[in-house]
Amino acid sequence: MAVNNFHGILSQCSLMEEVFTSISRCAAADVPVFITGETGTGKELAARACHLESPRREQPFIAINCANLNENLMESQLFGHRRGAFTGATSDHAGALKSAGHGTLFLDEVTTLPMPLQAKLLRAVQEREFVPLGSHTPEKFEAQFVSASSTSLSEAVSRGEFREDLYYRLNVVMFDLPPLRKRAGDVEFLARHFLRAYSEAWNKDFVNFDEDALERMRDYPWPGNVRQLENILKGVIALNYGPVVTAAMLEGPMNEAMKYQQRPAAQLGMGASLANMQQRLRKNGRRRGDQEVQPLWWVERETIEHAIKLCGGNIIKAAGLLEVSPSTIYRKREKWLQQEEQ
Ligand SMILES: Nc1ncnc2c1ncn2[C@@H]1O[C@H](COP(=O)(O)OP(=O)(O)OP(=O)(O)O)[C@@H](O)[C@H]1O
Repeated sequence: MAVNNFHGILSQCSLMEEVFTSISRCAAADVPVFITGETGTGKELAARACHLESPRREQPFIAINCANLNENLMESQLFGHRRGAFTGATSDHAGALKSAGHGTLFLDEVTTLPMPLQAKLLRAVQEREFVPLGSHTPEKFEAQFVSASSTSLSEAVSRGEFREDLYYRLNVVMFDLPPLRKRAGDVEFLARHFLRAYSEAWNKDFVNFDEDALERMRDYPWPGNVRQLENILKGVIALNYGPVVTAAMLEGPMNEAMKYQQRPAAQLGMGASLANMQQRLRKNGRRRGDQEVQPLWWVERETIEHAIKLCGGNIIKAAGLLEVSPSTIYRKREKWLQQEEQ
């Protein structure tokens, strides 16, 4: 099978080759592109590839993660603001639509965009103009949209969380990046690439994997996809001495990641375990007079789990609502899991 390096996306799998061909084919048409795929499958790399294949390649590529900020900050990030638009707006800010110029604007996790901003984005896509915060004058907008989501856009539309009209505007052409476990040969191919790259960069002496390590990697489901493979190997290379990666070196980090995958979201800190915690709390009787006081960690946990439930188990979206990063939620849940296991 041919080995491909498509603008930094490495693969020798025919499924990925098809994606590369489609990206190149539609590049000249210059239409809005939507990229789906599990976390870590390379959606941002694919978005950059769309840009680099297009006639806009010499122009800016601006990436915005819609899940990272609250509504006001996101509005300012996207559309910019005028000086004095809100407290702390001490100078004009251009915003992504303007900064993208005649280039590409990449909207990652676009399904998490709050409804009012979806309406403003729709106008930008339809009318090719937008109004910065604190301004009344529409400004022209020339860049092309590439959007992405690790959750289903059509499901977000059916749940009423994403505007159907915006869906059709952003999703003129769609690419689905297959998960790593479905890319024949890619686990070993990418593993060898990362081993070589980080060994060289960090002056380590790793040159190969033993058979057990290769088998373990082939059998593993890679829930975090290429990002997870890269991170696990980075950790292994940093912590160990070569020349060969053994299965024992991989075991710890692989098991750690699976602890989460094997427990459904509802079970992590919810359901039975949450009820147990509640019982323990009641038994401990945290009362003052006739008033019950809940510990701060408990309130925080309930708030986080409530947000995750509201977002149908989507941590990225919940993190957006809570105005924290998804990794903060993962870290806290890991701690609760450990507490429960004690
Ligand atoms: N095929 C690939 N070849 C080389 N590196 C890759 C490949 N796919 C992903 N990566 C690397 O994996 C990491 C994650 O990639 P990227 O951010 O593009 O994924 P993503 O799908 O956008 O993730 P998320 O959904 O979490 O935003 C990056 O470090 C990227 O360089």
